[in-house]
Amino acid sequence: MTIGFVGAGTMAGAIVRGITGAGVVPGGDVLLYDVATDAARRLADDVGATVARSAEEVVRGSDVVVLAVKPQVLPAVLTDLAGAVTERRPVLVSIAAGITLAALEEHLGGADVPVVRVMPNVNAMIGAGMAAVSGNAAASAADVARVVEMFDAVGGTVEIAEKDFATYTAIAGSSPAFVFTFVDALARGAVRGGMPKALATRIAAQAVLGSARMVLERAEAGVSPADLVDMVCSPGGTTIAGIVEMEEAGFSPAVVRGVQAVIDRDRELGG
Ligand SMILES: NC(=O)C1=CN([C@@H]2O[C@H](COP(=O)(O)OP(=O)(O)OC[C@H]3O[C@@H](n4cnc5c(N)ncnc54)[C@H](O)[C@@H]3O)[C@@H](O)[C@H]2O)C=CC1
Ligand SMILES: O=C(O)[C@@H]1CCC=N1
Repeated sequence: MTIGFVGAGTMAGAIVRGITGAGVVPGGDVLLYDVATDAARRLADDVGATVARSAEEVVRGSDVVVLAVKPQVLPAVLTDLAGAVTERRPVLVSIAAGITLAALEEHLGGADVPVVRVMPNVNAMIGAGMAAVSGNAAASAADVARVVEMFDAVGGTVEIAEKDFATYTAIAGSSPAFVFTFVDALARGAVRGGMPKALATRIAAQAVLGSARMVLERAEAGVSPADLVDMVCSPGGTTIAGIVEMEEAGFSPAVVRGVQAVIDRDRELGG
């Protein structure tokens, strides 16, 4: 199986390194194209992949083609590739925020080809990603399974209904940036308390990592995140003082509003 990438930026790099590292395909079976030829060359050199001269060459030489360009340029890229896609019929994978399966099919001129929409996240870079997948009517169960295998190699996958993609993007595609912001804010609080930033960041990140594991592991016993908050808040203690202050500053509503802003922007990008 040859896997091609159109766009060799941040996400393509994370996925290519993950799938070649996990042995889903050897580097020699990866074909890359990017308008920024240096970006494609650097990534190809890292994993032993081949640089194609055009996006069309990627399509013509690949069984699976991952479209890893920004949503704003994807329509034009797809329109240019429609002819080659119709002839070669690879499994097309789009990781672009907002662009629906119906829009992808439309940009391909209504070609009846397998298309799988995926929303990965940046944590794929260290093999700890979380990706949602949803296939169009032309994508067989085997096509979707192939794509799931690729993204499982860089973390986990979940198959969801396409109508939930915008929401998924908020809580798993974009949310790493929210969590990084939270960790940085914790560390800044510690700096204010007199601790060096680098040490504070490491401590805060470890606490967030452990807390995420607590949520996942305790959920199996029916324990909710709110129950866990109560476990930490001693009556009259330190934590409840911090929680009250954060909630008065609008912490939970701010997060809910942030999630809604991602959902709205995702729908805008989809036109
Ligand atoms: N960065 C992230 O955390 C996530 C990004 N995504 C999606 O992944 C896609 C790619 O995002 P990033 O990798 O972050 O962007 P990026 O900017 O790092 O990479 C995009 C690459 O596409 C190349 N490119 C632009 N026009 C091109 C064309 N016509 N043909 C070939 N290559 C072209 C650029 O030179 C660049 O290297 C986006 O659609 C985004 O919505 C999805 C989930 C997470
Ligand atoms: O910010 C974005 O649009 C992309 C999609 C999810 C994460 N990054």
